[in-house]
Amino acid sequence: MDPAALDAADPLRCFRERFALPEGKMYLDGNSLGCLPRETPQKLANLVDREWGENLIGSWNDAGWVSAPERVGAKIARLVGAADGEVVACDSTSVNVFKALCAALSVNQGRSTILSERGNFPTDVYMMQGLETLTGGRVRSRLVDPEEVIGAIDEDTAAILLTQVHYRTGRIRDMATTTAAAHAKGALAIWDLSHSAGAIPVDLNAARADFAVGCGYKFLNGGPGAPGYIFVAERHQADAIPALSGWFGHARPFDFEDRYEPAPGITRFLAGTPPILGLAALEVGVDLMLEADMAEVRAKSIAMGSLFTALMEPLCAAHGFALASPSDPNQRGSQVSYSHPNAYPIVQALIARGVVGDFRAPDVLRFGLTPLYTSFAEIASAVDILRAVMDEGAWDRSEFHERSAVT
Ligand SMILES: Cc1ncc(COP(=O)(O)O)c(C=O)c1O
Ligand SMILES: Nc1c(O)cccc1C(=O)C[C@H](N)C(=O)O
Repeated sequence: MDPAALDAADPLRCFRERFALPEGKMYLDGNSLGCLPRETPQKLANLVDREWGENLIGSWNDAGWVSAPERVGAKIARLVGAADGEVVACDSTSVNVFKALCAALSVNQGRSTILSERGNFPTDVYMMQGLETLTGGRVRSRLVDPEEVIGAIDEDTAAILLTQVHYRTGRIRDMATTTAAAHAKGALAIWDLSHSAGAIPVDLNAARADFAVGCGYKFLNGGPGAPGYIFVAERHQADAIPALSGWFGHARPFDFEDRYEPAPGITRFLAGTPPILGLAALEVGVDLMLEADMAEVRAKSIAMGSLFTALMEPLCAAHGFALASPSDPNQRGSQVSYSHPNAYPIVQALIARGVVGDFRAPDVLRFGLTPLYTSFAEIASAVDILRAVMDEGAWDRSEFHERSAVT
């Protein structure tokens, strides 16, 4: 596996120049915040100067602002195996998790438990717990160990809430078989696609998924705090009651009626005024992702992960790193994680030398592999730098042990 040869043969290599990548940085954190597409600043400048600055409120109609959540949602739908009219881009993923949980409970009446796994991304679990508190315990939030989820689905389970690619380990859950197991027990399946959309091929409708949510700022490169999205399978839309019954989800928002009536389709899952600047940036990232062939994205992601783990093997033996991701690349999303007792200062030492990965408590070093802009050569250099940091003991400096607010 020669990195230079792999880069030369990479069918996606032309995408790298479409991103503004800072000199001297090896950015392996696109699974937390994706890079800036070169086209985004120009798009936003035009929106601000012309659509907002000159045309002002007229742009809600003239520039298509009012339909942006559906338009961007329809593009995201193509990345996740959904149909037109099944996805809207809106709100944060956290808020969309809450909306999906409530919608699932409204469809699956008479059942009261939401089931998830211990160690799932915290916001998903916190939203379940918040709903339990809000309903005075009528809705029950239940967590079991990851391998026990399927066996724990019972006749009171309204829905399972799972993340397709686990944020810490990168483990992929089989969406089709897990969803089928939920359906067999009369439960619905809600999927968090934050680490899978744009990273691996996703096919919500082939898996018969019921609801899904995801982030816009990771592999979709929508920018910090980009809107997320929510998918509601067409078959549930008429029965799913929006818990956040805001005016943008009304059947006729500009009739200003006293009585709430949800819109007939996916737009009932909108709540308030769409964040137009954020949606515009997200649309650039999604359009760019749509230009890529997802089979090529997946093949490169697997090849990058295989190179990374092969190069890391001697470091595991010499310096005590342990692979925290599945060793089978087919079971991993687009990231590789290692555990190490000194993970935090090691990550800081790497960042100081230009290798940007991240630390996930309590002891994980996480490296995101983003096929559109990461090269094989960067991966080889990143591992070389990690080797040097370890051989020199360069991580053990007091400033690298100081925790910052955001890791
Ligand atoms: C799986 C998963 N769900 C949800 C979120 C967070 O969503 P939000 O954008 O609401 O902070 C993240 C990352 O922050 C995540 O990794
Ligand atoms: N959303 C983030 C933020 O606002 C600050 C720092 C990191 C994030 C993240 O997205 C974390 C990410 N979901 C993770 O998988 O760890």
